[in-house]
Amino acid sequence: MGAQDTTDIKLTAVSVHGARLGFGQRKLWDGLELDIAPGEFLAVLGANGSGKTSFLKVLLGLLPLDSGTVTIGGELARRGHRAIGYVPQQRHFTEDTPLRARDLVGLGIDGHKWGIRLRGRAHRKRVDELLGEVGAGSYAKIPVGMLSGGEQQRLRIAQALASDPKVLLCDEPLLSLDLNHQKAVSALVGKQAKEHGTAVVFVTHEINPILEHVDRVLYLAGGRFTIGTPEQVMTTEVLSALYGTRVEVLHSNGRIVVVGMPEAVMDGHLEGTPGSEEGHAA
Ligand SMILES: Nc1ncnc2c1ncn2[C@@H]1O[C@H](COP(=O)(O)OP(=O)(O)OP(=O)(O)O)[C@@H](O)[C@H]1O
Repeated sequence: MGAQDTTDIKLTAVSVHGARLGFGQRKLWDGLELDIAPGEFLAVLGANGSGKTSFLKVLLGLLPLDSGTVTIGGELARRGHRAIGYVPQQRHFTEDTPLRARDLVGLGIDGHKWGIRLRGRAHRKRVDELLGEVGAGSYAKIPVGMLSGGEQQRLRIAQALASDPKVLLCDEPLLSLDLNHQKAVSALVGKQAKEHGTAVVFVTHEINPILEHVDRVLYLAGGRFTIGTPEQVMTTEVLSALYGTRVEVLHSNGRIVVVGMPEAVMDGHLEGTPGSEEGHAA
């Protein structure tokens, strides 16, 4: 991590202790223990409905745990925590949304957590930098509702980074991005973690685009979880044990492909065929 000020997050950026969450009879996880360090990049993986978004909602203070605690920078998780930047699961802006691309990014700066407002030229410069980092400079003045899903998504990422957050929560931010922009955005988020000491929690169905940036994986499946480095978690033995059935984890040209996940968790976003360029979400 970089040499930035982390005095308000001394030991951990995010701490989850003794956490249990379920809905009705359905348990998403129990006994979850996890400390995320400043600068650490955590990928949250798992099939549809395994509880990835719910995990983010708990960190955001939007969903109470059944038991256990979550702290962000030493304070109990709560709505609107100033240390958090958030890239929500994609929703399209309607065509009549009265914001240009640069206005949207500027909102991330204007809602600045430290109460220091950038004005005039400094504000414009910072917006331009952020637009440039996500490759959105060419459509800075276009109303957001006129942009494609991927173009809008890059703006949301720029907006979330605008406040230089201590904790960045991303809910499938690579959806609808082409391969080049997946790489660019992954690198940008990875850089934010390593150079700014931002703790990143990155929900995704596809680990490959972010693999080089990931420090640890939280893998959720069927009410259970496992945590470790990608090398520890993404193995045939570990995932077979987690799913309770045999799955194969193949490593090919630096990519991880998971084959044979149970039918019940093969719906939704898990596209492509095993071994294809898309691969299967790990
Ligand atoms: N407020 C709620 N009330 C009842 N059930 C809920 C609630 N929120 C989530 N669930 C259920 O909890 C499970 C986990 O949902 P969640 O959205 O966290 O999954 P996910 O892993 O993010 O899925 P996906 O990959 O499809 O986005 C789902 O079965 C969902 O229906």
